[in-house]
Amino acid sequence: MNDRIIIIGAGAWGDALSKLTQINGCEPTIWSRSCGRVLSEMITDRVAIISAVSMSGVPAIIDRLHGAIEPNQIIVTATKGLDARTNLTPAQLWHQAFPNNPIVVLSGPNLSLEIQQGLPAATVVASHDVDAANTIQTIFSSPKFRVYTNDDPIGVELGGTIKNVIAIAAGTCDGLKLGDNAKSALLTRGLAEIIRIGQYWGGKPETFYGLSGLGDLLTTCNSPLSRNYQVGYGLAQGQTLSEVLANLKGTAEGVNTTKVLIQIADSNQIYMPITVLVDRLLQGQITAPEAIVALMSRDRKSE
Ligand SMILES: NC(=O)C1=CN([C@@H]2O[C@H](COP(=O)(O)OP(=O)(O)OC[C@H]3O[C@@H](n4cnc5c(N)ncnc54)[C@H](OP(=O)(O)O)[C@@H]3O)[C@@H](O)[C@H]2O)C=CC1
Ligand SMILES: O=C(CO)COP(=O)(O)O
Repeated sequence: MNDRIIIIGAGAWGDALSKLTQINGCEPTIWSRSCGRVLSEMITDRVAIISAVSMSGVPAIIDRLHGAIEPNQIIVTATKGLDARTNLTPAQLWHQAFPNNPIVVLSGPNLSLEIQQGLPAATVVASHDVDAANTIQTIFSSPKFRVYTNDDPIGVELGGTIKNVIAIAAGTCDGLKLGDNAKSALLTRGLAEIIRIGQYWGGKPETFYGLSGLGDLLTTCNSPLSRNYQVGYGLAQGQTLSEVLANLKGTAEGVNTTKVLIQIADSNQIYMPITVLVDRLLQGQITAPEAIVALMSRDRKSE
């Protein structure tokens, strides 16, 4: 079964996922836009189709696969973003396009560079289809990669997605050298914010305390390897968003995710003070020190 998977996307994450399956003797096919092959012709007989493209590429990939996927093929989404046009998650987009296929969300504290270096890590594969989640767990599990199954795909997906916004805030906090007390306060209140909107979206609260929520929050908010953290750090140095993004290697999904979250929070009156200030910072409406003052001088409340 192991050679019958295809990974879509040869970016940092697609390459790392490919390496993880190779530990198990698998020789996955990787498709990228530059490979010169027709994607829809390459998915025949694949047990699993693993999408590791950034959010902006997901709708285009779905279009390429229309009419080509068989109902028994498992679709795995490893993207951590939100669609700016529909406000849907990647798994929701995949489900909308292929309602009869099992969809599995793969998400966890998984910095691709550490995985490329062969360091150990753990992740979550979440699906309403238990058999599909078990199949993907088998494909990826190895002594280097511990894979947990989970039955809350929306909770798993949102934890890994929304933490990118908090990671921008965390990079800002470190860039301003605000100390460990401030950082812990930010992460803890950031988690409260993730749970507040995540629950509204249908995620189970306990999922956000797991690997794909708290686990990924800790990794991304504490690692200079994180592109989202780097965005916040650069803004704290006084760079504009354009300047930061021009020097960034790879995708920082938190930038667009912030915009989508603001829309959802606004139209449903969900209180997200950190996200609101990250949005204003990204838009250049406020400086990093001003964002801290705004965060600290809000009305008093209970925890
Ligand atoms: N890097 C990491 O540590 C991790 C990343 N992720 C998530 O994985 C996703 C990809 O991240 P990463 O690989 O790091 O990003 P990169 O910037 O390294 O690569 C971007 C990927 O997206 C693809 N892509 C972008 N636009 C399009 C498009 N219009 N059509 C088709 N494909 C497109 C690229 O395709 P092509 O290969 O054809 O150029 C490439 O595979 C993100 O959502 C990220 O949050 C999740 C866990 C860890
Ligand atoms: O999601 C990630 C680690 O789990 C990668 O984070 P960045 O996209 O910020 O690099």
